Amino acid sequence: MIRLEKLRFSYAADFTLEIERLELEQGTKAAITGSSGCGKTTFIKLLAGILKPDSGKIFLDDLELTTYSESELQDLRIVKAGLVFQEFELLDYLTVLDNVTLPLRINPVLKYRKESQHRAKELLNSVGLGEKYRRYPNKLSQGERQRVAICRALIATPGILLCDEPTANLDARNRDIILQIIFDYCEAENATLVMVTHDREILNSFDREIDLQQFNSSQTKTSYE
Ligand SMILES: Nc1ncnc2c1ncn2[C@@H]1O[C@H](COP(=O)(O)OP(=O)(O)OP(=O)(O)O)[C@@H](O)[C@H]1O
Repeated sequence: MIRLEKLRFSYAADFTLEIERLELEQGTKAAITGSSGCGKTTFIKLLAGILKPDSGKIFLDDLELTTYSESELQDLRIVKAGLVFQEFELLDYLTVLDNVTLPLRINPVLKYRKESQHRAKELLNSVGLGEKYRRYPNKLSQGERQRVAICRALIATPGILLCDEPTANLDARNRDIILQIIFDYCEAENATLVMVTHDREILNSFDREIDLQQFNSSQTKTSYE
């Protein structure tokens, strides 16, 4: 479950996001849309605790993000919410397997155990990369790198998946593969999905579209789409 109450965030006078109330029940798949610059990435970063609102509250289940310190948040959000961005942000000096298990190694709330490797390999198998776990990311294709990034986001079985245009750099075939993986996970785990997308072709796969333009109370609204 995700709930926003009286949320207000601005970078400067020319950009303000204001959301009186927004609730997504567990298992909802929401597409975040709106014209360029209306605040979609900002919205994802607020939900991920990467940005702090100027005022208001953000609940991820029982976790109220604004009550936690920066370091507590870093620990907690990996457990609650998996993040997938358009840039895959994999570490090229770690193998695919080590990239996937990295959140478990660096996060004190999570435990890295022997079974963790098994879980990572299972995930990699499920996205068709079972044979490539010893490779380094720079030896993979774009689509494969994004699949590794998704496995890393799913390693702690988060109940919420936050995705910022995860298919933006991919061709149609890879786009469909990635979307299938994300949707299958959310179905299997009843996870809540929040995905920024510009791709209107895929909107009917979601339960809900949230056009962020309606919450953008900036003085100068941008519209490039
Ligand atoms: N760090 C920052 N400091 C100041 N302004 C910022 C910062 N990051 C983004 N902005 C501004 O805030 C607004 C919202 O940015 P954001 O990246 O959330 O938009 P978006 O809807 O994701 O855009 P796009 O569809 O083009 O990716 C934009 O006007 C942008 O210029």
